[in-house]
Amino acid sequence: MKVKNKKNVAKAISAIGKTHKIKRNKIKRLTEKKGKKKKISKKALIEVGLKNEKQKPKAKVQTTQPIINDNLIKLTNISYKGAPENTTPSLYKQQKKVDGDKTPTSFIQRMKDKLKGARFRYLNEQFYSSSSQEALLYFKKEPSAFKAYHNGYMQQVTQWPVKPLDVIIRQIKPILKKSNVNLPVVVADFGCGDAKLARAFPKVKIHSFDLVAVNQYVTAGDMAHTSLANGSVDIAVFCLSLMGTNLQSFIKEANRVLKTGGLMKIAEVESRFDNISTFADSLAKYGFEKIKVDQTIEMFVFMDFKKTQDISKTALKKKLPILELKPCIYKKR
Ligand SMILES: C[S@@+](CC[C@H](N)C(=O)[O-])C[C@H]1O[C@@H](n2cnc3c(N)ncnc32)[C@H](O)[C@@H]1O
Repeated sequence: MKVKNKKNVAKAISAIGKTHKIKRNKIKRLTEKKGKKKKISKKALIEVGLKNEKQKPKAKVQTTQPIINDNLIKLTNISYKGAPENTTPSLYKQQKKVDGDKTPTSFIQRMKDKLKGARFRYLNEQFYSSSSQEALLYFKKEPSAFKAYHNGYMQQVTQWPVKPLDVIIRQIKPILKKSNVNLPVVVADFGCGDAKLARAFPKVKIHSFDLVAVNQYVTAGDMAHTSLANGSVDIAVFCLSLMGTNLQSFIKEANRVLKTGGLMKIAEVESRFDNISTFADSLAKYGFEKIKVDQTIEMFVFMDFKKTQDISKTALKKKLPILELKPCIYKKR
């Protein structure tokens, strides 16, 4: 403060005096508390201005790293999809990396995944509780729903240590390798998904059926009624595809298209059966002799049957046993 005249000097001295008086009182209070002499803390001394606060060492020259904190990332990453214009590539890299777990972007992604999962589980349940005609009508009207189901299923499969279709591919590989122009082996893949089987053996005649064609290998339609000729198929495959409530119509169709002596392979989720033997035995009435029931792979059951009888003529006359399987429910993850 610049002191211009005597009056001002007097005022200034009195002001300083007052300040000192306040400080003295404060120290007195600090020292006389509870009648004990207390060591005055450094903080208190700094507070009353009797000690200077030590200058904190100057922060080191900062690199780009400490600039990035969680809040900043949240603020900067909410809307941008690429690197902001004024951001250096290395900083952008770091932001993306730190971004990893808990930014709004990944939260949104997680929510999207959850919704996708819920939609898949819903469609899957509908599949098991409707007839194939109903499912076909529904997916014709809502192709995006089929895509959602199919993608959801593919996502599930990636989490399985053993993929049933791979097991079947391995099992029939030796037969399919023998297929040639003179003696072609014909396969029908009922409920083929993305026709992995046909893609694995491009030289073999493999008919791939599914409700919706996700690629050019697939023939769209209800596998209960295919366009295949009677007795034209050597191997019929049902890999996790006995889904509709009318599953006996699929077995009847397999019986119609298979040659006598032809092979029917079924892979299913074990928990769908009340009694696996009863199910396998009841297929005898559908013209199939049980060859093998394999439960060595966890979660799944693999069954082989041989067509011994053509039931197309007798099916209407004979009462066929009802075939029932429980729905396969995928757990929420
Ligand atoms: C669980 S996925 C299995 C796909 C493939 N078999 C695999 O193992 O990767 C079952 C498939 O059977 C199909 N499917 C179920 N019922 C069908 C029907 N009546 N006609 C044609 N395809 C059907 C579904 O659309 C689905 O793609």
